[in-house]
Amino acid sequence: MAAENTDVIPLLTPYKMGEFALSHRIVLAPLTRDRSYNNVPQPHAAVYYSQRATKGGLLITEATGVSDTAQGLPDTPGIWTKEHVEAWKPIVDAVHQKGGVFFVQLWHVGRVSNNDYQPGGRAPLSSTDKGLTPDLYGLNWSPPRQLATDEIRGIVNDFRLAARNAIEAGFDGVEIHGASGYIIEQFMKDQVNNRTDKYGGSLENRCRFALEVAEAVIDEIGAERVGMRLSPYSDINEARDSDPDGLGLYMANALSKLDHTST
Ligand SMILES: Cc1cc2nc3c(=O)[nH]c(=O)nc-3n(C[C@H](O)[C@H](O)[C@H](O)COP(=O)(O)O)c2cc1C
Repeated sequence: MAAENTDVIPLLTPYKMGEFALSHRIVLAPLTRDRSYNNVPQPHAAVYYSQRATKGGLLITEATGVSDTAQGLPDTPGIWTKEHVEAWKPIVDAVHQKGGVFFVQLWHVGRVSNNDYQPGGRAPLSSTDKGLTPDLYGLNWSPPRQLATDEIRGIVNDFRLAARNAIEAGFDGVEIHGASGYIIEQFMKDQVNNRTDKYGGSLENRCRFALEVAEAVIDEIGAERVGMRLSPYSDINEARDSDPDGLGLYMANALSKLDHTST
């Protein structure tokens, strides 16, 4: 029997992620922390993230709101105002000083929210007007308002502007949060999306919003700086699909094609 090679620990071997030469494969997963008071990232985040940074290691920030309608929890960070961008800069610098590669996760919660977190106390926005089960996870959710077809481009544009801000703040790239039952999944998954326009019904229609977001962000900052998190098999936040294999494959193929559209 051949002796096992114990010299190489695969997690500690380099990985070429597009143009980023990572020196190992251990990534900081996005982790919501609720410590960005009034949606402004705080100086202590520079300590938190730089403690987790290594030379050539990839870090992804906690989910970060793309607009004032994107929030569903208290004190999660944003990246839609100048103040947010300025607050992120020293945090990004601290990670870069340690040699880390730093992506910000771009987030819109859609219906996973409450009027208290929405501008003017209005209803959360979603693909649907079907709400979450009122006391799901012991929290208080408000009924959402279904976006009109011509409002959807405004949310797509929020992701684009957030990506622009991310680059201004110094981030190396962005991860679009397309997982865990938030707005992108509220469009993608057939047990949530009950639209009858071009954003609902067929698989292609349900994925249209996700792909428009990806295209806009790629157009803004280049494909090599953009990823999307997907969770077709998850039913967190009551977002379930009857054919997760089909959904996951469709999205993976469609996103791969977008990889080559940017210059
Ligand atoms: C407290 C907490 C906060 C989280 N916040 C986010 C988040 O902001 N964005 C995200 O995509 N996933 C988030 N997750 C999911 C984690 O990134 C990760 O997928 C999960 O902890 C499972 O880890 P595993 O895949 O290593 O088992 C969160 C998980 C926890 C426990």
